Amino acid sequence: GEVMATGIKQCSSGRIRYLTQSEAANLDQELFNEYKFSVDQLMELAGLSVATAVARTYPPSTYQSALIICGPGNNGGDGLVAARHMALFGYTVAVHYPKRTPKPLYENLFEQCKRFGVNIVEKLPPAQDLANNYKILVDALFGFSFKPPVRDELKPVLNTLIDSGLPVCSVDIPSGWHVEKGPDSSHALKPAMLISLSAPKLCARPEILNDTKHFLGGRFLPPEIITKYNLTLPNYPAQDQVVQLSC
Ligand SMILES: NC(=O)C1=CN([C@@H]2O[C@H](COP(=O)(O)OP(=O)(O)OC[C@H]3O[C@@H](n4cnc5c(N)ncnc54)[C@H](O)[C@@H]3O)[C@@H](O)[C@H]2O)[C@H](O)CC1
Ligand SMILES: [K+]
Repeated sequence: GEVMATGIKQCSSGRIRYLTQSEAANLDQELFNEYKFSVDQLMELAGLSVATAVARTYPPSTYQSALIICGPGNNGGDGLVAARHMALFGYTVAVHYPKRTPKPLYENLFEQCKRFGVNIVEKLPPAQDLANNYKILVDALFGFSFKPPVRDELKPVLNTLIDSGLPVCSVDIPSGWHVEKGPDSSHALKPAMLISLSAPKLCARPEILNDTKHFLGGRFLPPEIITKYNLTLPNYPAQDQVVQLSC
């Protein structure tokens, strides 16, 4: 790893183990079933990590206005949590949440967003107009359960993310990517930043990410999981919620 002279920014890039799609799903289930976490608990930490990594790289002083695009599953839930924390961090936050799964967890997170002053965008403007209103996008559309190709109903939303020209911060998986193989076509999302949660998945290998900034967040793995899955994770500095993997 590399430690910059200032000591403020630490960057790890040692040998990392990348999870397959089924390993990511199994690990997730073990946290709930064996380790007795609730989804709400892990989602809060995941979303806080996302907001932290975004603010570190794209601070609200420069990137005042943020749009978070939330999908129907837990990746979208992470986005709703991140939206609330970004509002607390001083961003002007908007959320586009086109496919609202009727579960109390998501309904409550969505209500909390509204109470924290997050603007709800019902109709997404055309991609080329987004830069008039926003400086930064957060992609919380699909996570590790996604299987390409994207179905028609959310295709326009994904295309808007791809075509906006704004820097996109992807939560856990760049939306539309195969979880193990990465981009599946030439018209794929190219995020400026990726925040892997708990452990990076195979699509986050450096040879696929290239110059995309890469953070790890979701600092909640119990030691026995790290051993069982042979995880080689970078050390989080001090009390931080995130660690940067590539600079
Ligand atoms: N252990 C952890 O690290 C934790 C991670 N978290 C986050 O949870 C997501 C995974 O969430 P999950 O609910 O399993 O699935 P997704 O959000 O990835 O998506 C499911 C959602 O998407 C739909 N879908 C799937 N494929 C397609 C397609 N081709 N076209 C259209 N729609 C599709 C599907 O129907 C579902 O509705 C992980 O990545 C993290 O972000 C947890 O927050 C905490 C623990
Ligand atoms: K995503």
